[in-house]
Formats: sequence, C-alpha cells, structure tokens
Amino acid sequence: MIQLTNIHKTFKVGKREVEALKGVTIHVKKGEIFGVIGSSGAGKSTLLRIVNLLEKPISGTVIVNGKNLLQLNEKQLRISRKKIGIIFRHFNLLSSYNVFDNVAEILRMTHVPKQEIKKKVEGLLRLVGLADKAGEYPSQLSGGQKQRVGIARALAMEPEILLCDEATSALDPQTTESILELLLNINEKLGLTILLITHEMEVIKKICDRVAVMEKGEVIEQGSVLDIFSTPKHPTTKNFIRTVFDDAIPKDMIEKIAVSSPCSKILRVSFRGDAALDPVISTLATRYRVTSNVLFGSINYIKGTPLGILFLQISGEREGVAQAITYLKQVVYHVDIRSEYDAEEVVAK
Ligand SMILES: Nc1ncnc2c1ncn2[C@@H]1O[C@H](COP(=O)(O)OP(=O)(O)OP(=O)(O)O)[C@@H](O)[C@H]1O
Repeated sequence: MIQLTNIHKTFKVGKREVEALKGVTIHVKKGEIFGVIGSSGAGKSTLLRIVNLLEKPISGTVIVNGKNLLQLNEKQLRISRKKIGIIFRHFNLLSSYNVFDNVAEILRMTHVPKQEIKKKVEGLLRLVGLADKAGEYPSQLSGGQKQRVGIARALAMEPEILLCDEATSALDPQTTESILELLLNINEKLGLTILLITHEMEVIKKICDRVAVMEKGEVIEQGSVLDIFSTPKHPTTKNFIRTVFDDAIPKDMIEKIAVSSPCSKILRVSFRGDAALDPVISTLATRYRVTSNVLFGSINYIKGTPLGILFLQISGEREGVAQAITYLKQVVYHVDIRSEYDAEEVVAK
C-alpha cells in the first residue's frame, strides 16, 4: 500500500546540510495501522510528508497504491493525493468556517453537487460523533472535537490512506483515548490504511499493528507491536517501552542474585495474557529440577490483546537451567535473555 524504500532526504540550512532521513525503508500493508515513533528531530514528520510528496526525497522510491509517485506528472500526482487524507497535531481548521463548512470546503473545491455535499458531510459528522455541532465554530470546540472535525475533513474525499501527524499530542489522556478509539473504528469500518507518527508509546500500544522506531533519521527497529513489546532490541526501543510499563530490574537486585546464585538466569518471558502459566512453571520444577522465582510481572494490552511480561529467575544445575530455557522457548510467546540481566556477566563486571 505504502512502500517507502531507501529514502534519503537532506535540508539546506544556510551553508549547512541537515540529513533528515538516511535510507529509511518502511512498507505499510493495506488495512493496517502502522506507527512510526521517535523523539523530536528523529525525522518522523519528514517521512510522513514524503508519502504524499509534500517533501521530495533526494533518493529512494515512493510507491503508494501501486503508483510510483516520483514518476507522476503534476496532474497525476493531484489525483493520487486525493486518495491520501491527512490530520494534523494542531487540527488546521479554518476559524471563520463552522464545522459543516470546514468539512464541506474540500468537496466544494472539487465541484461536488450541493445536495451530495450535504448528505456526505452530515454522514461524516455522524461518524465522528459531531452531528449536533455542525453550526459551531472551531473556537467553540474542545481540542478533541476539533480533531474530530479534522478527521471528518480528511475523510471527505474518501481516501484509502490516512496520515496522522501527531494527531493526539495536543490532547489530554482521556481525549487522546477517545480519538484513538475513533481512528480504530474508522480503520475497521472503512478498511482505511493508517500511517501515524507519534512520540508516545501509549498510542502505538493502543492501536497499531506494526511499528517502526526512528532515531536520527534512521529506522533502528521495526516489526509487529507484539514482537517489539516482547523482545525489544535497541536501547531506544526499550526506553520507549519503559514509558508505558517500567520493566527495569534494579541493578542491586541483579547483583544480589548474581552473588547468591551465580548459575541462575534472569529471563524476560512474554506470554499471551490469557495463557495459563502455572503448568509451565511446575513442569520446570518437575522435569528440569530448577526453581523459578517470579521477580516481576505485568499484563499489558497491545491493541486489545493481553501480553504478559514476566521476569523469571531460574536457578539450579547449569544443564537443567539450559534445558528449562529451551523448553520455555517452545511454550511461551518469547523468551528474552538480556546480557544486562545475566548474573555471570554482572559478576564478571
Ligand atoms: N524544512 C526544513 N528545513 C530545515 N531542516 C528541517 C526542515 N524540516 C525538518 N528539518 C530537520 O530535519 C530533522 C528531522 O525533522 P522532523 O521534523 O522530520 O523530525 P520529527 O521526528 O518529526 O520531530 P518532531 O517530533 O519534533 O516534529 C531535524 O533535524 C529538523 O531540524
């Protein structure tokens, strides 16, 4: 659906060149919600603007809906852009237009007949929950309501893709939640493909299917949100995950374990939250003669799917511990053995 491949983009600032994107590749599938997360300056907005060629890359390919946008002429590009809606962090509404006209404007510009516009705008306002606000002006609306108008306006041209530029970053947590629910609803109801950029892991966790983590113009990690939460690899990804649940084991705890039972291993085990783990733990004891000590555990909802994260300390004979880990890997979603939690490595340091 959206295939950005090996995208490079630089900006000239005076005599200096800023490399905003350094060979970024992301492929967004039809109907999915794909999130790009990164800190300020990572290159997210630039990447988003490349999807509809508001920014042109200096190299790379931009294929949207099967069309190579860089090979289209102006007219063809205008047609392709109609299939790409966009919503902005500061809503970008016309303050002198009421809600109805903010949504209707784009339809008028494309000469849609008046009656059709009325029917369409009313339908869109119903969809975003603003049927009773058609006559109000942006200054009379809350942030969440303004973003709902922004969403209705973006949907007016019946796009196949919706780009969301930090759509919830100006909103409080409760309003954020309701806007995310609306996006999820639209994605399911209309089969819309959504590409969103954000600096909030909560947004990724709540509605995205896949995620790319960006840093300094590069994608440092990408995959399904479940996999990224289960086995984050890059330190920046781990830090983003810690903003939604703190899974750091205190260093002094690891040191204590390392000293008291140097053959033990600390594992970060991810499992489907609705899976029963009790039989697994008892099998570890009876079959491999190891003891399992739960150091920390939590259940998180990744787009509605419960994902349990458990830190287990496995102790016993070295061979038993190794076999227990092999067994665990077969029966749970993921087992992550991190060097920072390795008792032997901690002692060696
Ligand atoms: N029009 C521009 N002219 C010059 N430099 C730019 C321009 N747009 C972006 N940059 C630079 O490119 C880099 C990436 O910026 P970008 O806005 O894409 O990052 P971002 O991840 O979206 O950040 P934020 O979350 O703060 O919006 C930054 O160093 C930024 O200063």
